[in-house]
Amino acid sequence: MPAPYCRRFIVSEKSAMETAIVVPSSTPSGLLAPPLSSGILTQDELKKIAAYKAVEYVESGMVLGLGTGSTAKHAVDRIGELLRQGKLKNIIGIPTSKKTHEQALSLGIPLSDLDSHPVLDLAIDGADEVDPHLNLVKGRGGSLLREKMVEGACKKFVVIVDESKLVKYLGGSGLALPVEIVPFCWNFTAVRLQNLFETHGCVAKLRTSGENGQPFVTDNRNYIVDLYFKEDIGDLNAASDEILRLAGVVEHGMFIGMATTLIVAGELGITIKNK
Ligand SMILES: O=C(CO)[C@H](O)[C@H](O)COP(=O)(O)O
Repeated sequence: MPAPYCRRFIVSEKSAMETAIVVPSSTPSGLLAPPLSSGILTQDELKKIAAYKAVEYVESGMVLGLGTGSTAKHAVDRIGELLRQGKLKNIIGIPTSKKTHEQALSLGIPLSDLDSHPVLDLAIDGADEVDPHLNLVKGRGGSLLREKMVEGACKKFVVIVDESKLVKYLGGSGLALPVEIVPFCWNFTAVRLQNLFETHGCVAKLRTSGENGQPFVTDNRNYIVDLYFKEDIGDLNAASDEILRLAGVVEHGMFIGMATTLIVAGELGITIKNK
């Protein structure tokens, strides 16, 4: 039996215009995280709630895109658990990073790749920012290229976040828009990226890792330049085109029009928004 929560958890489903509210008497089934004594959930507990809700969309026989990051990790754990319990069968997972590949392997989830499965039924992944139109910024974990390839090949893409990820416009949290670039003359590409958005007060910074400031290297052996904006990026498709037109750029972290469902876990409950 899941541990009872100290208060009722609200699930509200929203599509374009209407809002339906369901009020269950407990958290999503199987969620074992106990409430804090204050009744306030941690960010990680909210991530887990969103992830478990998303896994309710998974059916036996599906080919699944497995996301990357601390929120997606809960979803992958849950899929592994349901497979082990025999509640899900014949799942094939397509991981979006080496880290998720290792996690899924350790859980015994059968894995494949886009070459063998070019069309996926469903992907579940987190995001760094989500705007009201379900456009996303992804890639703070550095896996944006594989995530975009896998999630772009899915019939359904369910995004799972805690409410801190919601923004009015992309870039609105003050966090970076990641761009994966080739290592060759990375500074040249970083300067060109910054110049593209000069009028938006853009600052481009090479992402580093560890104490010695070495460049962060992606699973594809590329670098990441993080773009910080002082002002709204504006037309996302135009910005995307301009970034992708630069020869040293591999991919950027704006996921425009890709998400089909958003699951947000917040202090007041779960909100589900469909496109
Ligand atoms: O895009 C990603 C990794 O490249 C992640 O989905 C994103 O950074 C969200 O991470 P978390 O769930 O840990 O908050």
